[in-house]
Amino acid sequence: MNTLGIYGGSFDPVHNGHLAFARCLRDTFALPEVRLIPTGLPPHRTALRVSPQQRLDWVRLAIAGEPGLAVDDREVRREGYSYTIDTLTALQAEYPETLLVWLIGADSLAGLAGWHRWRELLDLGHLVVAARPGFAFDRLSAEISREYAKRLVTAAPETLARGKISQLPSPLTTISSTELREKLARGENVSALTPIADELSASGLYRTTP
Ligand SMILES: Nc1ncnc2c1ncn2[C@@H]1O[C@H](COP(=O)(O)OP(=O)(O)OP(=O)(O)O)[C@@H](O)[C@H]1O
Ligand SMILES: O=C(O)c1ccc[n+]([C@@H]2O[C@H](COP(=O)([O-])O)[C@@H](O)[C@H]2O)c1
Repeated sequence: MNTLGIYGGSFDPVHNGHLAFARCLRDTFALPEVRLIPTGLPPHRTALRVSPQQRLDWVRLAIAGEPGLAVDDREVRREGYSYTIDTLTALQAEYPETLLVWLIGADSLAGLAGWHRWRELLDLGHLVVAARPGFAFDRLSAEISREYAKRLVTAAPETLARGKISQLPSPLTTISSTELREKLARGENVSALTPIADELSASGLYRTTP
């Protein structure tokens, strides 16, 4: 079975947590490739201050030389909102024989019922969820909780299947882009949080308080 890992995010900016999740997704499911897909126009947030192209360039730089990690610019190029249903549908049409293995954090899972055509999303590929401090799997809304329990399988290459959900066996991390933006706004050194600390500081783009 052909497989492709998909990891969408604002990446505003990319941090070590994102990279750790992408590597963990690749390694846990023996995926030949995990594509990081920066959001163009997010449907669920106010417009991001840093342009889609800039966030994409930083993701590309952050994964340079990493085997099996790649960047995909389709949401950056798309007009209008970056709905995940459109991205997964387009990828499935492009790779009809491939199982899409897509990753979100537990905070995203908690809000999934607000996503465009979210029920269809669950049947498009195998969803993998990374646990996040503050987002407990036993406190999801009833409808998400039902789908989660019904579809849950152990995270392993042999359990991969359309319509299933797994939890990523990654360590909990509190790191967020919000923390990174706040530190950059104060002019603090962020080299412990991201591999692109020098580029972020030099850009001055997060220098004022968001
Ligand atoms: N520390 C983390 N633990 C688990 N999931 C995470 C973590 N950081 C990001 N993610 C997940 O990665 C995806 C992309 O995240 P995003 O680019 O919005 O980063 P973020 O750190 O959540 O940003 P922000 O602080 O701006 O909300 C989301 O599904 C999010 O849940
Ligand atoms: O399709 C939707 O309706 C939708 C709603 C909220 C979030 N998403 C996607 O979820 C991913 C994580 O979002 P975020 O805001 O946590 O970076 C990113 O790829 C978004 O485009 C998608």
